[in-house]
Amino acid sequence: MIARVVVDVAARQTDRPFDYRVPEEAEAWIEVGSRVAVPFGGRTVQGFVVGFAQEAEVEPGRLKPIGELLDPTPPLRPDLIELARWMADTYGCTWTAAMQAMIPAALKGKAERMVSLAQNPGAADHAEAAPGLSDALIAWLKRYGPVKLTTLLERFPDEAQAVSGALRRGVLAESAQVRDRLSVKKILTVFPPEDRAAAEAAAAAFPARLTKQRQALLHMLERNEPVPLRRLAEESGFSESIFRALADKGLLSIEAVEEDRDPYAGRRFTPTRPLPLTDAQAAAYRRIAEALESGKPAAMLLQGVTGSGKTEVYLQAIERCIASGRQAIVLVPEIALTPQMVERFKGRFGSDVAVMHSRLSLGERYDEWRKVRDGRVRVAIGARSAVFAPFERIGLIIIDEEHESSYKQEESPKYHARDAAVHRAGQHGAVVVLGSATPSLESFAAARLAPAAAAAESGGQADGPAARVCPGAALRSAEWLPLPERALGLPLPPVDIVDMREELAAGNRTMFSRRLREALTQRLERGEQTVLLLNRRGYSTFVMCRSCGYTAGCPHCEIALTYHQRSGVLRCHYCGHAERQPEECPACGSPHIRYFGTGTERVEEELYRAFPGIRVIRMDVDTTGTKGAHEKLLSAFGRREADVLLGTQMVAKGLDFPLVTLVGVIAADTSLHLPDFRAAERTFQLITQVAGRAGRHDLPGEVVVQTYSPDHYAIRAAQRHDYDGFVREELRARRLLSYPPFCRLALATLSHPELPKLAEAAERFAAALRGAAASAGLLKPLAGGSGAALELVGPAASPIPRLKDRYRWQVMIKYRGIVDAAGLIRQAAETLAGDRSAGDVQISVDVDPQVIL
Ligand SMILES: Nc1ncnc2c1ncn2[C@@H]1O[C@H](COP(=O)(O)OP(=O)(O)OP(=O)(O)O)[C@@H](O)[C@H]1O
Ligand SMILES: [Zn+2]
Ligand SMILES: [Zn+2]
Repeated sequence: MIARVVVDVAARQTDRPFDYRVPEEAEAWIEVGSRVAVPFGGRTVQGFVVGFAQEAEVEPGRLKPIGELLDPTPPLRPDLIELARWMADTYGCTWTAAMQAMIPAALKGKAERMVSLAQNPGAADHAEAAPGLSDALIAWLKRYGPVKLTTLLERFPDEAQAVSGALRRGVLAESAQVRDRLSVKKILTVFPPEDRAAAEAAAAAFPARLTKQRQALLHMLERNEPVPLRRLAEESGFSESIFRALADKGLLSIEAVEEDRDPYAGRRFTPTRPLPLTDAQAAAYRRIAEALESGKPAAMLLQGVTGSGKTEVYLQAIERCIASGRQAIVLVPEIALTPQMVERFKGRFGSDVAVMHSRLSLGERYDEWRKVRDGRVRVAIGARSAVFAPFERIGLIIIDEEHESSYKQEESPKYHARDAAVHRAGQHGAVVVLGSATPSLESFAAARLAPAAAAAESGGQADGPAARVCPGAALRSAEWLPLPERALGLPLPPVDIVDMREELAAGNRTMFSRRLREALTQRLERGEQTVLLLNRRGYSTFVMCRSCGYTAGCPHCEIALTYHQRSGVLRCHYCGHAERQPEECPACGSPHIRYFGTGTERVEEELYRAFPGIRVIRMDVDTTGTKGAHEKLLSAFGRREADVLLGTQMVAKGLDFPLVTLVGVIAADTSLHLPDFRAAERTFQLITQVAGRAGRHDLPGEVVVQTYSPDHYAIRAAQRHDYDGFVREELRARRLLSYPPFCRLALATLSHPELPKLAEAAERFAAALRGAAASAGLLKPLAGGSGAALELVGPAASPIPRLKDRYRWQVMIKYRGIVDAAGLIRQAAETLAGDRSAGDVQISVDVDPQVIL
């Protein structure tokens, strides 16, 4: 049998299956999705079996055998192998990178170089054959070999040269082992006797000097279930050795058992029962249930205002799905994956839920993943990568807050979880439910414009503007399920817009408007709570000289350094460079060098100054860095230990606290003026989301939004809770400028340490790209007409023109219809690579970029 294996080597040239012989004894074990260690180019590397073949592509003599099967159960499944192939084709990453993204970090095996004494050193003994090696080293290897090369050199640092010489001459032998970063945790567990009657008889017959053993055995007979040895010793008061002695006599058995590290162990989740649905919820639920019933793939957009009870619809849909014998995946943005959120799912489905997110330890993540793979749970909830949960029969994939840009992974593989979910649903005949109060324009277009376009087309009007929508890599159209009202019948809170220019004109120089100050004072008097959002997107707290205008920038990146008040350090958020805050201006020597901007730390300080005695919980990257910090802060706020929850984006999502009656937005427009075509969309979404935190229960809420752009349509629409109005304006602008959802984007970024070389390479790259597009007959203006079309923008300097000492230029492709954008970019990159003078140019691809930097 011949297996086709994709090896984990990060190079495009090797990103294809290679043939290996499957040893006969392994035939029954190796499947598509198995992880194996194979010899490759003189090394041992890890790889995945992607298929089998009857005949090898190489001559039988050169066919090497698979070295080792790394797991008893394949970590990947055939559908995931195919999904990875689709990701590679769609997003321009390697197949192996896509597969690696699907398995837990704990399984990312690393090949370790191992050294031992050669069996046949070519001389009577090793010392003679390798004069440089010390006797101590040889003795050590005799005793412990094979050992890791690194360990050997740590122990005998002076013999590095001699070791490498001995390896070359074959006196020492080298091998490789793929080692996982983590193994299953095993725990010694005591099992009750198999023959109970015999054990009871034995206990009765114990001689008097063995009273302890007798009592310990009786204890275990009473327990009559497997118990971890350590716990048994603690609870019974008998030492572990007593139980071991009983095991030696064959009265009990002690075995090492795989243990799950359950991050939620010991926590109680209050069980909840399904609520009677409102009419709108029931209608949405019915459509999802029907689609589940049909067993055909479907996508649905559940557009429900904040507090409309989307979660209850998810819960009941999941219940329906698992009742039919299938499994469900719930994706939630990382920062919204709070204990509150987990509790809602655990409360309904208990231990049938696996939770997968990055705040868990490596081991915890691995154990949760194994629960899914082994079929011990039927629901998986997690951030972006939970879309790869290795379930066998998926019925439902829910994407909550589907508009969140964090569903797009920013590093390779640069996939969008929404499109990966739609593709996976296609494989399984599953239903994808996209939920949001403020759907992305792409999903809106799929639900509201694409069906109209299809209708127009079948009516012979293929040229209408709607015919040009192009929602995403896999999402083409979706059914629209609206929830227009809050579930508990409460009104959405009134939103007050405060023009900060008028505040200044009236002599108020603080960061709190009179309106917000007054509202906050009221909450303090009434003992109610407030959420304050500092919109920090696009905002930096930077250091500037008031005398000469010097700003502190990163020496490696063309970007301002961010000031961290507590530590007095300036830091680059792109490359990690850090330096101390200057005492005087490095350019002119003036002492008037200050930091600018409104960081959360400064808002916190001003709050203490303006409202003496106020209790504030601050939630931002600095206070939530450690494990569990996020959870602690939120539960403290839930216990009313603070009056104000102040934070960045993190406070906008999913929180549901009954005493929150005021929401304030400190600087609504910092995100409006970013050089990003989604700036208005992001601002509208953020304000709407955070406004939705107010007055969700018995007490009515209100919202105060401070801005310098009170007339901007995104702010105006957010004030009226008017998603449709916002979208109408926004679509007009997107259509005019040809941006998604009226086309798709692919971004190629080129970088090089020297600017002139880069500029030249970028020009040649763009020309190659244009040539490739023209010969495919695609180079056509997007405006007017329909069908496949493509335009190039650039080359031009990237918004961050230098990063980590490399200059950066970009070429943007705008296209619609059936276009293999990643393939065109690869083709152009190959043309450039064939040209020697291109040297050290690096090219990266981002298809459907969310952030253009
Ligand atoms: N059918 C129902 N009957 C009674 N209460 C309900 C019902 N559905 C939801 N609720 C309650 O309404 C509140 C809001 O629901 P939920 O948090 O699910 O809304 P949401 O749409 O997810 O909101 P957001 O987008 O703001 O996070 C919750 O307290 C929930 O328990
Ligand atoms: Zn200066
Ligand atoms: Zn930097």
